[in-house]
Amino acid sequence: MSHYTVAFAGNPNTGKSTLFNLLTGMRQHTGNWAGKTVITAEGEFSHNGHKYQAVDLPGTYSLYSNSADEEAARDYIIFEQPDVTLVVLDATSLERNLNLALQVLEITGRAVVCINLIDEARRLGIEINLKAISKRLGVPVVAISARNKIGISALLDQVERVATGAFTAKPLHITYNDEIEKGIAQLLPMVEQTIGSKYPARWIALRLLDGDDSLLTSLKGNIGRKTMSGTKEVISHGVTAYD
Ligand SMILES: Nc1nc2c(ncn2[C@@H]2O[C@H](COP(=O)(O)OP(=O)(O)OP(=O)(O)O)[C@@H](O)[C@H]2O)c(=O)[nH]1
Ligand SMILES: [Mg+2]
Repeated sequence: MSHYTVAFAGNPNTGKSTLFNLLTGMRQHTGNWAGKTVITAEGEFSHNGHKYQAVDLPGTYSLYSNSADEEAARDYIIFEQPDVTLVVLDATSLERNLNLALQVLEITGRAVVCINLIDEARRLGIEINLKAISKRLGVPVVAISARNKIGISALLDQVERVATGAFTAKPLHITYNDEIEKGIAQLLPMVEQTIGSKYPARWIALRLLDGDDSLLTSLKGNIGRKTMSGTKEVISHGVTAYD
């Protein structure tokens, strides 16, 4: 029996813990206020003979370094490298929620986008073109209602396709303005040389250009001081070049 890890990422209050509890039979605290999941919870579920370790990450609006929650979610996705990152979105505020999905896709293509609260969207007359969103994002997109247990089996089928490698992702990558792209192009070889090919070098270069010190600290802690010894130089080079 294969064993995969699935991390649940998403904005606060999008139903991550509700879905996590439904799948794992656990009782992570849920409710309609933000910031309940502060400690990452883990549980297990099976689907089609595959076993999954589910990891419920804290709700975050981004994967920058604005809070301990964002750092925890970011570090988990970058360093633990789950087989699948399940990005749980609120169907009634997709525009805001898709922002996090784009950030996850900059880090990994091993992702499934799960549009939750589809019951609420239907009630409000919101129509969602899943095919169009999936084509644009380059990863599977499934609509569910975790609370009403709608769409769960279809969701798990897509998680399986990504976990087993049956689905080849073409994750959407944002092209930034010329100045930023130039900065990334300069930093990228140095970042790759310093941290190797195991980590999302383009995304890391982008964050370093933005002066993300917390990410640098995490890189040092997780990859080791020795490997990271050249990085400060890389950053000062990048920052000096683009100040
Ligand atoms: N209408 C509806 N409500 C839902 C659905 N799924 C979850 N909810 C509700 O949304 C609220 C938030 O759910 P949680 O599971 O706590 O959300 P979360 O994403 O874990 O929140 P954080 O831990 O703060 O990030 C709860 O009141 C849930 O009952 C759904 O499919 N439909
Ligand atoms: Mg939660």
